[in-house]
Order: sequence, then C-alpha cells, then structure tokens
Amino acid sequence: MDIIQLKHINKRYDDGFIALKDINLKIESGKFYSLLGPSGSGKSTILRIIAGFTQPTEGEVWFDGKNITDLDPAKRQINTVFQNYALFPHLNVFENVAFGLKIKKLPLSQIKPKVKDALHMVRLDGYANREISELSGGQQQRVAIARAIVNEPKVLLLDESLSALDKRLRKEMQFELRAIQKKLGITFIFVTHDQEEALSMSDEIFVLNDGKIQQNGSPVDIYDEPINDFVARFIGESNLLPGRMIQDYEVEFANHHFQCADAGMKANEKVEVVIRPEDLDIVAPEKGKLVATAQTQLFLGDHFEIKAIDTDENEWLIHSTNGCQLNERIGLYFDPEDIHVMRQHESQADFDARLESYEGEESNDE
Ligand SMILES: Nc1ncnc2c1ncn2[C@@H]1O[C@H](COP(=O)(O)OP(=O)(O)OP(=O)(O)O)[C@@H](O)[C@H]1O
Repeated sequence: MDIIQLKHINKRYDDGFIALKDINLKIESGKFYSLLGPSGSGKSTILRIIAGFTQPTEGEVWFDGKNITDLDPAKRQINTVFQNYALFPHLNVFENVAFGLKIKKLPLSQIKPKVKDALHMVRLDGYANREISELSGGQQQRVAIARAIVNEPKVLLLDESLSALDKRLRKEMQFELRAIQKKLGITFIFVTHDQEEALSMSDEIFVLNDGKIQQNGSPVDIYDEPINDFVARFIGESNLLPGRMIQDYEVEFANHHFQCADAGMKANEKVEVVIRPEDLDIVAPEKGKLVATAQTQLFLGDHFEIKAIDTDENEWLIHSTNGCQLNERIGLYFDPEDIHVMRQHESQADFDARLESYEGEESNDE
C-alpha cells in the first residue's frame, strides 16, 4: 500500500530558482527508500516537502489516502532525523528522547517505558543519564533516531544523517539503520549523495538530478539497467561508448558488431553502450571480443583495476581478479547480457517522454 504520494510537485524558491520539476513518486509502507543525487539536485527539498517544513509551489502531498499538502508538520505522522542530529546539548539522553512526548503532555509513567523501548531499539540501554557531550558521533546519531522513533511515526525521514560519521562508523550505522527499519517495520526515506550507501541499504532508490527524478527502481535495476548516461555515470563506474543498433539483439561499437540483449530500437539508431568494469574479463587476445593494451594497473586488495586502450582507441576500465603486465596485449571478454544499450543524445523532451512511458509500464506491472 502507498503511504506517501507526491503528485506533480513543483518548487520555485522566492528568488525564482526552480528546485523541483514535476516530481511524482509513490512510497509504500514498510520499505527502505533512498533519494540519491548530487548536491543541489533537490533531495532535501523533497524531504522538507514531505515533512511539511517547505510548501510546494504546485502539486499535492498525500499520506495514507489523505491530501496533507496544507497540514501542519507537527500533525503529520512523519519524523525527521537531520544531518546535524539537532540534539539539545543541555539535556541528557533521556530528556532528549522524551522531549516530544513531554510536549504532548504525556504523564511520566507513560514516557519512561516508551523512552526505554526506544533506547533499547537503538542499542543504547543504560545510556539514559549520559550527557550528549559524553557520546560518540555514532551514539549521538542513535539518540537522534531514538528521539524520532519514540513518537511512533509511520514514516521516518533521514537527511544525510550519516554524513558526519567517519567511514567505518558510517558502514556500521548503515547496517544498524537497516536493522532498525526491519525491526520497526516502518517506512524510511533516506537522503544521500553516496551511491554505494543507497545501493547497499535500499529496497528502492529514486535517482535525482537537476530537480527531476531520473530513474526509480531496485538497486539491481538501477545498477544493471541505467536509463540514461547521467544514471550510468552516477551509479558506479562505467565504460560508456558511442554505438549504433544494427538490428534487434545486435549492436556495433568499438568498430565491431556484438550480440546484445536489447531489442525494440530502430536499425541504425545511435546509442550509447554501458559495460560495467566488473563485467569485463581479461583473456588471451585470440579469445577476446576486443583486443586492448594494458596502460595502468592498481591492486585493490580483492581485485585489480586496469585501464586499457582497444585497437579502436577506446579507453576501458576493467575490474578483474586476474592481473596482467603493463603494455601487454590482452583480450576483453563480456557476455551479451552485460552490454547495456541506451539511446544517445536524447533531447530533454524525448527523455521526458521515455521516462513517462517507462513509468507507465511500471504502473501497468502493478
Ligand atoms: N531557501 C532556498 N532559496 C533558494 N534556493 C534554495 C533554497 N533552498 C534550496 N535551494 C536551492 O534548491 C536546490 C536544491 O536544494 P536541495 O537542498 O534540495 O538539494 P540537495 O540535493 O539536498 O543538495 P545537498 O546534497 O547539497 O543538500 C539547490 O540549488 C539549492 O541551492
């Protein structure tokens, strides 16, 4: 069931800047979503519109079957965890978590067990009397989550809320957040510009750029079938080459013809081809689909990262468990289903039309 729906949301800020352009999205209950995009793409604006802190210029926000576009943020069953956690430094852990319940004038006899449960959920049993300044970054993050979940929201919004943590702690909190979401069974909407974070945590990702949703789908869909070159470049590393459709299931690039898994484009249509670095294997030159010369090689612990130039002068990035010698002639091997074909140089209007038909197909599938 959809818990949140944004319908044709546009946002123009007071200075005339258009931050969101016709945003439509559906959020189901009980799932983990990410809004993923570069800085300035409009992620936080979407979150603030869902929370009610920012009003859309046009469009509607629906929650649980009701239009809540004009509803006061405090009356929405939605809580937000901000990037800086916004904890009260002069209050201890218990008081921070209890704050919202006290505002609601709940008696202490009801507040106490609720705070205890929330602290247990984020594995901070026994920390109730600690001062905020006596906590690590990860613990502060967990207090902020406890403070949000103690209100029993149906949706929790998290705005870049792991970005202040160091890399190791961030990884730990990614697992923890996912575990908390599963345990609570409520919807999380997580804003991040980190594609690895979004891929590893989410049931579904919305990729944003320039105030528009570029693609939405499961992490695997988005990684394996990027809809345009922005998504292909933004999500993971890619080899992107210009090509041409010969016929269904046959494409030309790097001056060769290849079998591929794509159909439905016109013969001769210009396309862009994506092959992920980990889908390339290094083989003997006579066994390769292309022949290339290795230029650089880095050992990254569990694989080699190799750059090579093929006989048509295209540069390739390869992630392989086999290394090679510099300047060695190598064969590059890939399967037809590892070739992802996208239309080339689409105008914005063509892109929008295709996105619309793609979204139409998705809703037909439901
Ligand atoms: N109050 C405002 N007035 C004018 N422009 C704004 C305002 N708030 C945000 N913007 C602009 O709207 C665009 C989207 O901002 P938003 O904060 O939603 O992006 P974001 O994707 O969350 O970026 P970041 O990852 O840097 O937080 C940016 O270009 C930003 O400068």
